[in-house]
Amino acid sequence: MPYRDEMLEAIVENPYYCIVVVDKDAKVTYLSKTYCDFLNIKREDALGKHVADVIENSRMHTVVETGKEEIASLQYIRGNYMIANRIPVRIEGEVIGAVGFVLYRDTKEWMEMNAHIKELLLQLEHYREQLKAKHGVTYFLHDIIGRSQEVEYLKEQVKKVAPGDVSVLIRGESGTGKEQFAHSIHHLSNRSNQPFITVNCASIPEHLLESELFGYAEGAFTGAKKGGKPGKFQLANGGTLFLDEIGDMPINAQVKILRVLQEGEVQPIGGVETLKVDVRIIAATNQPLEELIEENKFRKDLFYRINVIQMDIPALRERQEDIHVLAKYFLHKISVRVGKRVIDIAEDVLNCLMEYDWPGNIRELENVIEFAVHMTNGNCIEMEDLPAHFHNEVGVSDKTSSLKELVEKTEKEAILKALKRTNGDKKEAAKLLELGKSSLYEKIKKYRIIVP
Ligand SMILES: Nc1ncnc2c1ncn2[C@@H]1O[C@H](COP(=O)(O)OP(=O)(O)OP(=O)(O)O)[C@@H](O)[C@H]1O
Repeated sequence: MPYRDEMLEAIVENPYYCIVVVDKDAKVTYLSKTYCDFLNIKREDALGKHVADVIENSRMHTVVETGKEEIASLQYIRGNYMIANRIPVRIEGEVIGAVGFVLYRDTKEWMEMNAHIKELLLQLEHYREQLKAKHGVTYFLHDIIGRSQEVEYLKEQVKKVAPGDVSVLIRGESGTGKEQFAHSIHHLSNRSNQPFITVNCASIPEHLLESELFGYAEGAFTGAKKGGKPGKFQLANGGTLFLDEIGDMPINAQVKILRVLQEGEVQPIGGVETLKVDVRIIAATNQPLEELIEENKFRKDLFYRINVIQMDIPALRERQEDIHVLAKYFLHKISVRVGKRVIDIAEDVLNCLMEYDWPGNIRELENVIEFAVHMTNGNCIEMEDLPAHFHNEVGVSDKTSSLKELVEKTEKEAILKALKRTNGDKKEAAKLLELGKSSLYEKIKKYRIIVP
């Protein structure tokens, strides 16, 4: 046998890969020995047969029909999921057949092959979790992705304001990354080895907010825990208290917070003693606080107290240069997490993402990429992998005001459906929609949805 043929045979007849070749009618023209052994079939019995009659759940015929490759696709075979690549073979542009490789004969083999990477990822996750459990911090400055001037400027601002104890008010629409910036400020501050405590002022019922913030003494009310309970101010002592959605804070609680900030001490509900606390405040809102002040819904004195430094996070639609990098960043992060090899985003998909309005900002972009990674059969995200509202029929690429209306309508319908499915349980509905609880509350308010 000539050297080249011997070489080719050694490559395809290796004991690690199972290889199948089909012609344009999806009839098997070649099946490697390893594959024959794996399927427990004689090669001469397989040749010339339709691939679907030889290999369980094969999709080789689909690849011949569509001419589209399928990379790292899961295939259930002989009681196991194996991982396969299927690639169409073309001559002068015409599909004349396809070749399929089984990369791993079962997911266990794949797991073993990936064990060293998985081990590192697990270790990383473990240390992050430890850090989070200790100080409540999950994001650092280098986790803030973006190459727009706006993001560069904000990162510089974080570096400048972080070291002092000055209060920061972060403003921006839902999902723009306010919490992520707050974490980064804490991490770069002198308080970074002290706790970072978050209070979502919109999601805590008004009657519980004060005990959440200031704690309560033993016997303060019926049902109070033995020994009392520390409030978020005490828990954040020495560190940072992040007051998210501060615009939703009831006016009574605002008065009390202001007092704590001015006097540096809290009095737990039902308690007689006051406790010294030293906290740095970072607050966030997407509400027009100035208007709330006019309407007497927000205290002017508290506004001045928290608004020493203001950071405005622009909406994603106002910094389109970030869309590409963020999309690719999420693609990598999500495909590693779900164990699917999706490495690229088609040009028309990127253009479509650029045209879109992103009412849910970066959180929505992350969800869209997650959806697409799960939907795709190949190693590149294509238009058909995007959620339905991105397809051209709904006019995603013409930037008209009707697009906004359409998105809002779809969003409202999705929320109504989720609330119906969860019998009005907002927490469960937020999970179902992969939305932050506070964003769901906001949208319920925005669309005036009556929760069933
Ligand atoms: N610049 C960024 N780079 C990478 N990920 C980002 C960035 N900005 C936001 N994210 C991600 O987007 C999601 C939403 O961010 P975050 O919760 O900080 O937004 P938010 O403005 O606080 O939202 P909300 O007002 O609804 O609470 C998070 O998963 C966060 O990790």
